[in-house]
Amino acid sequence: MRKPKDKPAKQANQLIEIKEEPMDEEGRRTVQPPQEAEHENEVKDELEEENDDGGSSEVEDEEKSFDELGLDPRLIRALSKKDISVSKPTPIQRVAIPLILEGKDVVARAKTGSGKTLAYLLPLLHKLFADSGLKQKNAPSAFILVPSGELCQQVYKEISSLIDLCKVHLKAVQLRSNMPISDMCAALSGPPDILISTPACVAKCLSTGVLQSTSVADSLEILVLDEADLLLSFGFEEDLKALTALLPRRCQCLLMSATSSDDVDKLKKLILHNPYILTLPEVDGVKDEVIPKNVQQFWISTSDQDKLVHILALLKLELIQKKVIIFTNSIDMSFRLKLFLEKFGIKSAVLNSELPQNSRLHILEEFNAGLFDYLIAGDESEVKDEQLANKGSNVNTKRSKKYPKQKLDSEFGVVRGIDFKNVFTVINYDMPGSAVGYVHRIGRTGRAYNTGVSVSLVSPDEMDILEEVKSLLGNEEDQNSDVISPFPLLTKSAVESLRYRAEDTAKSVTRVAVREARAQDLRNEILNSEKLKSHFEANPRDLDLLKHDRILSQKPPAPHLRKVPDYLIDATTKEASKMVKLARAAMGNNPSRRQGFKRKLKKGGGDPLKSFSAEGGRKGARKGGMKRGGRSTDGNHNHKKRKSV
Ligand SMILES: Nc1ncnc2c1ncn2[C@@H]1O[C@H](COP(=O)(O)OP(=O)(O)OP(=O)(O)O)[C@@H](O)[C@H]1O
Repeated sequence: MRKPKDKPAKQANQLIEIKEEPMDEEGRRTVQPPQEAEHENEVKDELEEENDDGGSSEVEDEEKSFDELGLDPRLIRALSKKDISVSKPTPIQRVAIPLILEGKDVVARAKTGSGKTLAYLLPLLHKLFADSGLKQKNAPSAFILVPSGELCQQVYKEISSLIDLCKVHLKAVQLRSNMPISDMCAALSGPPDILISTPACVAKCLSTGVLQSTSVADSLEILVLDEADLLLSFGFEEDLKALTALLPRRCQCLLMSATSSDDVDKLKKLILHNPYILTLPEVDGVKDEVIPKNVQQFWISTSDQDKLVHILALLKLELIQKKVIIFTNSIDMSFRLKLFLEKFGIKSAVLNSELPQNSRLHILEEFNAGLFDYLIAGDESEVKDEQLANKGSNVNTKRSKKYPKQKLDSEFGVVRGIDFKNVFTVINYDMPGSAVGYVHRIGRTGRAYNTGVSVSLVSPDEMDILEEVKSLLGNEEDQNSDVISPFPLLTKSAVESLRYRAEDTAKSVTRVAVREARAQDLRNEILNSEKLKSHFEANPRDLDLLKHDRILSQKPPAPHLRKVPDYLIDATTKEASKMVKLARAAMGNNPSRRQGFKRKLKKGGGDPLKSFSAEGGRKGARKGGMKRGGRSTDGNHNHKKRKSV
């Protein structure tokens, strides 16, 4: 039973619950049915102030720098070298780091892009710096478990760069289920200090003897479960239970997640001991800030058939800023869209679960490095959820009618947790199957202190999901505030001006063409995957080996489709496009410039998405907030006031 003195000093922005979980005689965690675990105590601190406009701001004197959080100076220097302002930890970092340094088990729930990875990596490394070489080990001291291969790679790169910058003798390795056993054994020889992997892969290592249970029980000091809400829905429950039984009493457990779910609660009860539960008010207190408030969310009402002409208008008339991720719900739709856009000279890469993992990782790296601007991502995560549910997993996710059955890589995930760099716009070409899916997709922009925009194309069939999203994100107290507004820059006449070309071109993107392009891309990528593997072993930093946004159409794009003739574009659209370009030029790709620009926008106006109404031309900025609204292209009016962003 934890005594009152164990309670931490008041922490900023948090809800703290304290609970205790039973141990067996050997001091190991017992696997307890979730419903039996009890919360013993609960303390709630409300340390946010309400602004006049209903938003919230942190209390100034609570804002500690990284220096003041007690981290090793080498880590602080490494952050500076990574261009992260040492004076500005994110709220979750400010709260979680001291608790983790104190050795507490922590459950951290904070919105997408809020810096949860560094919130656990920094104190984890700090502790390993201090412990390094003190004890002979036969297994890694820290396990970081994530749901997908993509996340393994991302966390591995982040931790490796910190280790390099700190110039310490720590070794991190990543293991994925598809690696040969011999490679796993080689990676674990030593042993390394940190293992980044998926629960399935760790279970495989334990069952094949690559990892010895006794060594894990003797060596493991810290276990991190990142993207915890996904770990169970990816079907890792049994794998996690196998590991849980080995966890020694002293092992510190950390659980990170952006959204809450029954699965997170289940995991918490399965693995954690006396955890401090950090739930930033942005997540639970103020509903519409599940999505970072620096992301402006829009929607366009359109029929299914008209989605192609709408996306063409958005991209070709330059009404949105690059870089752009376009989410679809199926691989075929991704290729249809790619082929369609190619005809108009817009090159894009497709990311999907069918591709070999090396190719997927390389596509992500190239996109993050800015080698291409448009990424079409087939987000089939909820198809996977359904497949798992059919296999007996207790996933209960609302499913859109539009998902076809596909063969999926069980460790593929393009949406959750992937830190896409400098993505300004996220487009939902297809709406996701659930509101939680929406939150994770939109969270790929507006990361950390950056700004972003999302535009969802919503067909009549998808209106129920839009409503679900609105009610998840909406502010109960202010029923009139729209969290997602109609996109103001696209006029009906702009869409109509492109209709003939779009419909004519869409006819040439036949099912056969899509099937051939998909097969061709897969063949290319399988070949590339082998090349990539050997190439990257020799040149880990080389990104430019292969182009992933190459043209797949049999015929090159017709020259007349590349450029939209001037006479087709109406004056309002020209002005909107000019303003978007100006905004882009002012912001560039540099996040700090974006911050400066955001400040300028706040002061003087000029953000086209706030000051522009497609039907009425440019509107003047008003004091205390700018007018938003306009009309969706099917004519829906929206005169409601939107919350400031
Ligand atoms: N204090 C900070 N200041 C500026 N940038 C930061 C800070 N902390 C983290 N970042 C950057 O913010 C981005 C998002 O961080 P991260 O991937 O950890 O978010 P997350 O909370 O895990 O998001 P998700 O829930 O989508 O996984 C990363 O590029 C990271 O380098």
